[in-house]
Amino acid sequence: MIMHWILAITNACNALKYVTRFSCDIFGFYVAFIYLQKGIQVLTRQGSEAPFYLSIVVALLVLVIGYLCGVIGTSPLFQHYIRVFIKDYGTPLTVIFLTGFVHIGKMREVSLSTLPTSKAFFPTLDRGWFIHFWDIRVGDVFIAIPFAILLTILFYFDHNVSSLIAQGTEFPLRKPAGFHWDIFLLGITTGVAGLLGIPFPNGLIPQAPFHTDSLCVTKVVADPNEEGANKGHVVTKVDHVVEQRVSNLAQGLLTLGTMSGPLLIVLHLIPQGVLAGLFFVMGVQALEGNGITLKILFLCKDRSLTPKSEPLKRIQRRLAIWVFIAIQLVGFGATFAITQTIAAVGFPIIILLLIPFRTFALPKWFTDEELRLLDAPTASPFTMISVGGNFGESLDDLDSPVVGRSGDETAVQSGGSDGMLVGDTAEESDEGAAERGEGPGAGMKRRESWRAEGRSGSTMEPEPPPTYISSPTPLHFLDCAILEPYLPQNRDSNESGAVYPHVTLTYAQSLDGQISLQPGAQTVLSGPETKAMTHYLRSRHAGIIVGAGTAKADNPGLNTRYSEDGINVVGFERQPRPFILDPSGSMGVGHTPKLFALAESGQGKPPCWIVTGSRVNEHMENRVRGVGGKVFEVGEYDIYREQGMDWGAVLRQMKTDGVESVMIEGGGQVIKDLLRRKNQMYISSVIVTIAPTYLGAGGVAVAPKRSAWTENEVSLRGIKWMPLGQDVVMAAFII
Ligand SMILES: NC(=O)C1=CN([C@@H]2O[C@H](COP(=O)(O)OP(=O)(O)OC[C@H]3O[C@@H](n4cnc5c(N)ncnc54)[C@H](O)[C@@H]3O)[C@@H](O)[C@H]2O)C=CC1
Ligand SMILES: Nc1nc(O)c(N)c(N[C@@H]2O[C@H](COP(=O)(O)O)[C@@H](O)[C@H]2O)n1
Repeated sequence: MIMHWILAITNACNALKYVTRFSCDIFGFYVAFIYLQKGIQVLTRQGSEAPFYLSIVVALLVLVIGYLCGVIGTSPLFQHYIRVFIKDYGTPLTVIFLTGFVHIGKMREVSLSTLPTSKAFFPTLDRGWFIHFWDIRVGDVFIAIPFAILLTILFYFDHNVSSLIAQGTEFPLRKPAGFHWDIFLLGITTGVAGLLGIPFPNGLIPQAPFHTDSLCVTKVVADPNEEGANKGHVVTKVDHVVEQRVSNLAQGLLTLGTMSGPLLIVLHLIPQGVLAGLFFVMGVQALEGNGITLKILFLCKDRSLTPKSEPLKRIQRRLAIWVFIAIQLVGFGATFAITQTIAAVGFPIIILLLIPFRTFALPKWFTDEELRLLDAPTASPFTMISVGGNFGESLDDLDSPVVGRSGDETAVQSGGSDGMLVGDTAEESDEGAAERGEGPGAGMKRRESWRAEGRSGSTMEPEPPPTYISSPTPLHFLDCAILEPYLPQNRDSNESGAVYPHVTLTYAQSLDGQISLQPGAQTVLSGPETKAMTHYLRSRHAGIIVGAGTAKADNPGLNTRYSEDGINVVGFERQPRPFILDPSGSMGVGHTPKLFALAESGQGKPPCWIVTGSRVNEHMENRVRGVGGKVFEVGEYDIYREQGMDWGAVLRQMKTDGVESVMIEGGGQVIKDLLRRKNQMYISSVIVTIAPTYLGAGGVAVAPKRSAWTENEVSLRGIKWMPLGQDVVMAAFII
């Protein structure tokens, strides 16, 4: 207990910033094998006669049915709510069913050993409730100290890493982490357990990835690879996690309940074969999602059938993947081997040593790019804030934007992006051309401009204060008058008495109709000229809307860097107000640091966060209001029914707030929703940049749902085409 408290008081959990997927995957792999080993051990204890064989059959049945329940949960079979029910409750129901199943027919004659239990609220041994620590000799207390140190290391690692994995980047969490408080609390429970002489309640409960997984609310979306055989397919995506303390409390109360007489009788009915099967299910499921397994599977796959979006495909040296896996397997082997010996308690030391090995030794052979693709931070920057951020990312990267490269006074970019979205002049550099898929280095360079979801990447020297609007974007190459009919006459007032603001839908797409390489990857499509046009458009609107997906993926600035004289950026009054459309309230305070920084430094208007009924997250609300922004709760949004946003309500609310013109930039889901027949009436004009490049299947496509087979989904009129740099811009109205 005391050692845990020392760890909490000294902020020792900050060392978690060095823990990456590398060591977490090894630990997860190890835990999966421990489950499998435990299952086998339970079975081997069933003798060699009928009970043994029946136990094997029952264990395999639990494994197959439990596994299938998981498969059904993520398949397109049945209605969504039935699938979710099967996924969440299939395994416990299987345990109940098979506990009864072994009493059918001839199986009744086989005497199976069941879960051993003791008397209600009574220690396993016939002793008092308390350990008589006052009778222990002083010498023995000192002998216990090295073991206590080992146990503390074990708990520190086991608990924190389980916690990191349970808050992994795959879970869209909104509530902040509390590693230091957790370790303090763990000290208390360890102390109490020590006094009672019972096992320490550490590690996987309740910090279990299974727990977070079961709290995930999923939604069904179109398969991003919607082509060929995949056309019409849907995939299940996690929308949000029901973050609360009720299930943890219920879990604790149930554990207490299992000590009561009636529940002990129920537990005692469960055959050990069923439990073995349960261990197998947990082991197989943990193995299946483990990074080591996924990498091995990648290497085994037919290369021509691996999707282009697979990040490992971008690694030039295939040997690097083999070596990385081999190192992980050696780490796993060593950890597993030590647990089979008398020195088992020392196994965390091996995993602990893997962390400095990853930080200092691996970069000597692997390149930065290889390590970025093979390894990643376990938890999102948002979660890692409470331990001082991920290694290699300063807190400034999380809270405020990355500023320009030293020696480059023009480039001021969004967190870590290599894109040339800002500050580029019309004279396109070779590098710029390559970014867009033209000239030498094309393709490679474009890929480098991707930003992996949740990472801020760069570690530049902080330069106070960030000057986002120091690099004006001149527009001398565009005759703005051409665009005039498609723009609001006056961005801040509307004399026509219209009920809704003027809405300009504008985005950049590739020749194959996609706006980015994949969801969550910012992709540079516009050239410098069309990008400058976008900044001009921004200056002509009072607001800009982007969806939560774009806000999270791009960390956008959403201000204008347009300059009329090529020297000064237009004034604050011509900056648009950013609106983030986040109907399910999925955004957290760690997202969009650039928007907040711009608002704080007066270089952009304070953002407005639009959520639907009671989806407000208190921390995010405070963050938004803290920079002078607003929170709008508008309409309802049912993630299960794909009815989309109530655009009428959103636009009316904006109008009430004095926003007379708004430009909607994306991303994919927002554009598709707005282009649906029922929403087209809200669009005043469409201005689309088409870049001379193909992104290839699998990106974010702009294809609204078809409502009738006989006609075009969207018909345009007043169409104008304008070549601009290497791109072409189309402006039109919707009929
Ligand atoms: N080339 C371009 O001009 C642009 C490209 N992008 C790219 O688009 C990608 C992001 O697109 P998506 O992943 O589709 O995210 P998105 O930006 O469309 O946001 C989707 C999320 O926003 C919420 N949402 C808000 N309004 C919604 C509505 N009316 N209907 C459905 N969901 C709504 C939902 O919670 C959903 O999860 C990024 O990679 C970004 O870089 C984004 C804007 C412009
Ligand atoms: N016009 C245009 N062309 C592209 O190629 C783009 N990727 C985008 N993206 C949009 O611009 C936002 C970034 O804005 P900041 O430069 O950070 O202000 C991004 O979030 C998309 O909305 N647009």
